[in-house]
Amino acid sequence: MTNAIEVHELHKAFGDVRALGGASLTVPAGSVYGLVGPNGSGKTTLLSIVRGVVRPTSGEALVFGRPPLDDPAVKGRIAFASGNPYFLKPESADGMARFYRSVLPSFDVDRYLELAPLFEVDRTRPLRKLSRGARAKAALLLALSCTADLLLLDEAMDLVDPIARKRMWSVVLDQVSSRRLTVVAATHNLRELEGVCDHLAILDRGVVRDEADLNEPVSDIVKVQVMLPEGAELPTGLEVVHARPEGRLLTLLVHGNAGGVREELDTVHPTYLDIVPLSLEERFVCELGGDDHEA
Ligand SMILES: Nc1ncnc2c1ncn2[C@@H]1O[C@H](COP(=O)(O)OP(=O)(O)OP(=O)(O)O)[C@@H](O)[C@H]1O
Repeated sequence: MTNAIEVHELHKAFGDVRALGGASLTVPAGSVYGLVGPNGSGKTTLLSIVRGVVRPTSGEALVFGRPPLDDPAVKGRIAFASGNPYFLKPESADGMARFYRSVLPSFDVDRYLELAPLFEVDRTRPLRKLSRGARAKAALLLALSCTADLLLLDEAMDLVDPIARKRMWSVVLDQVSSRRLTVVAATHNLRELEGVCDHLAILDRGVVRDEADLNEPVSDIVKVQVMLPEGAELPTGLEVVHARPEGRLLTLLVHGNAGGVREELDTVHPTYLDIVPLSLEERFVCELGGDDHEA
């Protein structure tokens, strides 16, 4: 698989503030890559370097094999949407669409008109008079109307209500599968990415702590839902990492493989037993060493 982004040992200092301290990551082409980190961890800075609008202090960022800085051809393959978007002052979404059409060869007016109803944005009112959520939706609509190969989302949906967010993600994922768009979505809230990303990285104080390919099963951790007969106890040999009771149903994260865990639990004759996939948060905690159930 070719890579859409390769970032090696990226450092960026703003005066004496260290925004990035040697961040490295690899985003495979056609993937949906979640970049999770707390406020100030360097997400915006990293995306700005990848977009080619900020020069790193040292290190390298390659987009489709080329450094994006000062390269209009590479920049033309990148679309960007942020939760705090910048628009030309008096413009409406239609006005911004006209502007982008005049400066960006990749801007597709037909796609803009086709997608606009799904985003439910008032296309004719000045964007500065819309709510912050509506402005974020407009930014994403405009970004998705570019026939870019890489879409960078900087907390782009954090202010959007859950129903609209689901609809917008389905438009994004449609483009991922229909034309192999690559997406990098940065957020401080892991829950924003549940069910959408196939790769996940944690950015911590300017360093990528770890990257996980979510297509790969988690080695050595099994999630199991089990109901025990009245009075029965879990087998003592079971290495439980985390247990959550809901009534009589126990959801467990257990060390081991599915076959071994099932065999062990069968010894206490459960009335219900199912091996289920781990949620994104559980993978974050087990695989990437997250401290809590939120980044
Ligand atoms: N232009 C700038 N000048 C000075 N410091 C900056 C600048 N841009 C970013 N920083 C600093 O770099 C660090 C990383 O900021 P950045 O915006 O990249 O983090 P972030 O993870 O995107 O944060 P948030 O989730 O709050 O948006 C912060 O300490 C920030 O104050």
